[in-house]
Amino acid sequence: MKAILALEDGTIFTGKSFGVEGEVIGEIVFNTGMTGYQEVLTDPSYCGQIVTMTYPLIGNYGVNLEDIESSRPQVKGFIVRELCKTPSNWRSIETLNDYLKRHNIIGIEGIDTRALTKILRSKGTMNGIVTTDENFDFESNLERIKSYGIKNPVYEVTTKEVIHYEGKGFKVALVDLGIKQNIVRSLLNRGCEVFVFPAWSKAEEILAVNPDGIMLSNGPGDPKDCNDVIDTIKNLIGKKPIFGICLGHQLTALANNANTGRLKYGHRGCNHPVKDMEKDLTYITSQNHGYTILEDSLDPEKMEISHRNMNDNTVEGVRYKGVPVFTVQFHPEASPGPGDTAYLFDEFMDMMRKVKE
Ligand SMILES: NC(=O)CC[C@H](N)C(=O)O
Repeated sequence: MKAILALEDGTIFTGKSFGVEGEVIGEIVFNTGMTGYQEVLTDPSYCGQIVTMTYPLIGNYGVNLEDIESSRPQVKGFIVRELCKTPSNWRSIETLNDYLKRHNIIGIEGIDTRALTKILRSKGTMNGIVTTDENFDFESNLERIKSYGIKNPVYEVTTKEVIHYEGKGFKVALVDLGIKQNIVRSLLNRGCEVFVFPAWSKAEEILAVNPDGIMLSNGPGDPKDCNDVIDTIKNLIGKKPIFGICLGHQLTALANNANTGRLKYGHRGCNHPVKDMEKDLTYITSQNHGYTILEDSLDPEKMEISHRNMNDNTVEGVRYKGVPVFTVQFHPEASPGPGDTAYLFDEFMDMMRKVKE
């Protein structure tokens, strides 16, 4: 069946429907990973977004039970150049098409995703619609497409209750702002006991389990929408070691009176070079973010830049002075992408050890 992708600037692409039929409006973003579509689909940070993959063939290793980052696809829609209908992989249990159908997600294939990406890169991220409506009329839908926005999606994707994982090592309270499961796995692999808290948990509730350290996860949306979590972080700083990832990194900065802003077209992919300023080494990182901390808003008395993006020089990591707190904009838990920066989980373990001694 025919499907249409229309961008708010009036660009119209025609392709073929896969997944379910229907209509979806969202922010159109591109991911440059050559593999990892399952992790991308299930990363809650994509809540409210329609994702296009720049790699031309998607679905070739099917869908397996191991590579998911949450229980269901979180994207609003999925755009590909060519959908593979005959996957080949020993772990695959179904095709990407069947998986998206089962989860009620709209897909469109046959799109020149590189042309689409060039538009997003030159004009910036924008809203769009994917529809199988044969009588679709752009002009009469434009207002709806333009005005689409999602307010505080963190509360949609966070756990509704505390989840406990046994472990004999450090006790970590993990605030779920839209968590990728590999953050939990990365802690469990290091022997930690983990309590996953809903995003609305108050500092007292989190501190009540007497954690050795606190992690603030990744998550969707504009960090400035998360005032409650920012207040919670203010009440946690200085009390326990803190490690923040992506949205957790941005919110920690906002809790310290720094500012965040929107990137023109975001960083989403598996090959973003990031320099660890202290080690003087550049690592290849996995990224998925549309906002960033604004460098000139950082108070040098309170914080220093620990990591920088080598493509556009943006802030990718912050260390706080006088308190055991550090945060990064990229994904040390990878999934998808390289595990080169997993050492940050070990640094978090060292930080908890030092504070405990
Ligand atoms: N992966 C994330 O945590 C993303 C953080 C935030 N939603 C952004 O787009 O910048």
